[in-house]
Amino acid sequence: MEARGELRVGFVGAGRMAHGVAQGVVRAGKVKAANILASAPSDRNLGAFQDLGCRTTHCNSEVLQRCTLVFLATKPHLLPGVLQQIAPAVTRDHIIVSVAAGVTLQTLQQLLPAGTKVLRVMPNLPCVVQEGAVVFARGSCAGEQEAALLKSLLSACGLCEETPESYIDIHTGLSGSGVAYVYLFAEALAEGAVKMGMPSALANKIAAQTLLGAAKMILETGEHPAKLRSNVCTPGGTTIHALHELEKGALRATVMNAVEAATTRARELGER
Ligand SMILES: NC(=O)C1=CN([C@@H]2O[C@H](COP(=O)(O)OP(=O)(O)OC[C@H]3O[C@@H](n4cnc5c(N)ncnc54)[C@H](O)[C@@H]3O)[C@@H](O)[C@H]2O)C=CC1
Ligand SMILES: O=C(O)[C@@H]1CCC=N1
Repeated sequence: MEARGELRVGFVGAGRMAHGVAQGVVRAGKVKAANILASAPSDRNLGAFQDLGCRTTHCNSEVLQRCTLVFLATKPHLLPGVLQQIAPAVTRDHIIVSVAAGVTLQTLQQLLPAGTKVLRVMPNLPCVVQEGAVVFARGSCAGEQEAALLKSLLSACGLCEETPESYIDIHTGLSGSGVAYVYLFAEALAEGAVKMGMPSALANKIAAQTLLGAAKMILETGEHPAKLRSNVCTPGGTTIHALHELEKGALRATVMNAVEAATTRARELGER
């Protein structure tokens, strides 16, 4: 394998998630942009990689020929076809990392040559701003060295933990998809303020800062969110009146259902 500075990293599939990971590792200086090669069938997404200083191609196999560590970042339903296409170019020197929701290590290993070092990752879109939450699991031929390399790279994108594979679909429901629930909540918070008379731009900025501050307090205090929530509630005050409305709307049960639905869907994608 190349020295860390010279590691050549490939992306087969050059969409939002691939670009997010590429941006995270380049910004952190983990990989030189010139040592990244991304492929996609059309130019539609490749411009964003070129803007980052990365090289691009329309040929997936070229990524395998030129790069040691290769992220597979197409939509999950396209991945089996892509795996069959690239399999002849995959060697035992490659480290193949799938980010596709639901696609299991078993499927990846079945469709690649025996002995291939395979890892399965579930990132989320805030990797773009290096505040991602990423978990990964390794296949039977990927060892400590490959896990350490991947963790070192992806730590540039935010929190990165190795977990049992069974947690990956749950992480998809919690965090991969969860980012969208948080945006929905941010939008609703701001809309409430707009309804009460605040200009939209200011309301959106304050909603985002409120989420950021609340999240930072959970991480920095280590307190359970229920304790932090109770600290905000003055008896007979504003917050408890608002929380009563959220409970009437079954916010907590609805969010739990959302995590369950996304996790179940990730598991279904894996069964295809
Ligand atoms: N968007 C997100 O928040 C997250 C996405 N993921 C996973 O990342 C993967 C990609 O998702 P997005 O980036 O959102 O999708 P996207 O649609 O933005 O990107 C998909 C890319 O694959 C390319 N592509 C299509 N057919 C191809 C082929 N035959 N060979 C090579 N490239 C091909 C497309 O041109 C595009 O560049 C999915 O498997 C998804 O499950 C995982 C976590 C979060
Ligand atoms: O919606 C999806 O399927 C992908 C996986 C997690 C986030 N986006």
